Amino acid sequence: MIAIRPRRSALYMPGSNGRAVEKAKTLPADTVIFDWEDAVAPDLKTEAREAVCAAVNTGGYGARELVIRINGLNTPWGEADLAAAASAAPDAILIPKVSSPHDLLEVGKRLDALDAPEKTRVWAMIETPLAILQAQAIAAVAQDDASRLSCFVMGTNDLAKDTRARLNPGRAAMMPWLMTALAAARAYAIDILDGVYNNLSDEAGLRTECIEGRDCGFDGKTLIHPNQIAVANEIFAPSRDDVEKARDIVALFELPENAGKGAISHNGRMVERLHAEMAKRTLALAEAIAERD
Ligand SMILES: CC(C)(COP(=O)(O)OP(=O)(O)OC[C@H]1O[C@@H](n2cnc3c(N)ncnc32)[C@H](O)[C@@H]1OP(=O)(O)O)[C@@H](O)C(=O)NCCC(=O)NCCSC(=O)C[C@H](O)C(=O)O
Ligand SMILES: [Mg+2]
Repeated sequence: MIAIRPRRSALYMPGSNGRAVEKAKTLPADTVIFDWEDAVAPDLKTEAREAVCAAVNTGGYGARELVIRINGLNTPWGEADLAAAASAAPDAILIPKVSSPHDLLEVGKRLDALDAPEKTRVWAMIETPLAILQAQAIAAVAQDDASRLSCFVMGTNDLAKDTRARLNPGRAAMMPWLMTALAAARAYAIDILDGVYNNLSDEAGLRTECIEGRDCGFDGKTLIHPNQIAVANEIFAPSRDDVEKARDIVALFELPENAGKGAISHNGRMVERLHAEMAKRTLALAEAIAERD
C-alpha cells in the first residue's frame, strides 16, 4: 500500500492572531501553517512564538498536520525561532526564502542537536529567483535523510515581488518557475504545494487556480483564509469518476489474460502498466482522504 498524507489545503495564519490559531482546531484544512515570518509584525514576533508553541504543545488539532514557519536564520529572530519550534515538535518546520542548498544543509543537523523528534520534518519555501535557479540542487538535499527535507512550498507573492512578474490569471509569467520547482521536487520524491491566491472574495478565481495547480501536479494549495479550504479540498481530491476509472485500470491488469501484457486497449485508449501505478496512487490518496475526513 502506498503511504500518502493528504495536503490538499494548507492554511497559513499569523502566529500573533490568537483567534485564528484557536479557530484552526475546527477548520477542515489538512495542514495548518502557523506563521512567525511575514504575517507577524516585528513587535509581535516574541509573543507569536510563545503563543504558537503553547498551542502546539496543548494540542486539540486532531489529524491536522501542524507546521511552523520560522523567520529566516539570517534574521534577528531565526535562531530562537528554530530552537522554540524544535521543542514544540510540530510535524514540520518551514524555512522561508531558501535560496541555496547551503540554507538547508545545516538545518537538519541543528534539529538533531536541539533534540527535535524524528517526526519533525523540514519544509522549504521556494520564493526567490535564486531558489528557482537552484531548485534541483535544493531538492537534492532530500537525498540525505538527515536533512529531514520533505516538502517545497511555492511563495508566489515573494516571487512576484522579487522578479516583478505579475500574478495574472493563468500565471503565464510564473508558470516556468512553478514547473521547474515541481520537476525538482518530483525528481527527489518530495511533496510540493502551490502558492496562495490573494483575492479572498473571488471563489471562481480560486477554483480556476486550484484546477491549474492540480493539473500542473501540485499536491495541494497554500491558503490564507478559512473560506478557501473547501474549494482546495475538493479540487485536490480524486473525483468519484477518477476513483472509478482507477479501480477499472487496476482490475484490468489483475485479469489472468492480461498477466503477461504491458499495454492493453481499454475503452478505445491505450493503457500501460504505468497507468496502473498511477491508478494505485489515486486510490491510495482517495483512501487517505476518506480516513482523514
Ligand atoms: C487576510 C486576513 C487578514 C483577513 O482576516 P479577517 O479580516 O479577520 O477575516 P474574516 O473577518 O473574514 O475572518 C473570519 C473568521 O475567520 C478567522 N480567520 C481569518 N483568517 C484566518 C486564517 N488564515 N486562519 C484561521 N482563521 C482565520 C478570523 O479570525 C475570524 O474568526 P472568528 O472571529 O472566530 O469568526 C486573514 O485571513 C489572515 O491573516 N490570513 C493569513 C495571512 C497570512 O498568514 N499570511 C502569510 C502567508 S501568505 C505568504 O506570504 C505566502 C508566501 O510566503 C509568499 O510569498 O507568497
Ligand atoms: Mg513569502
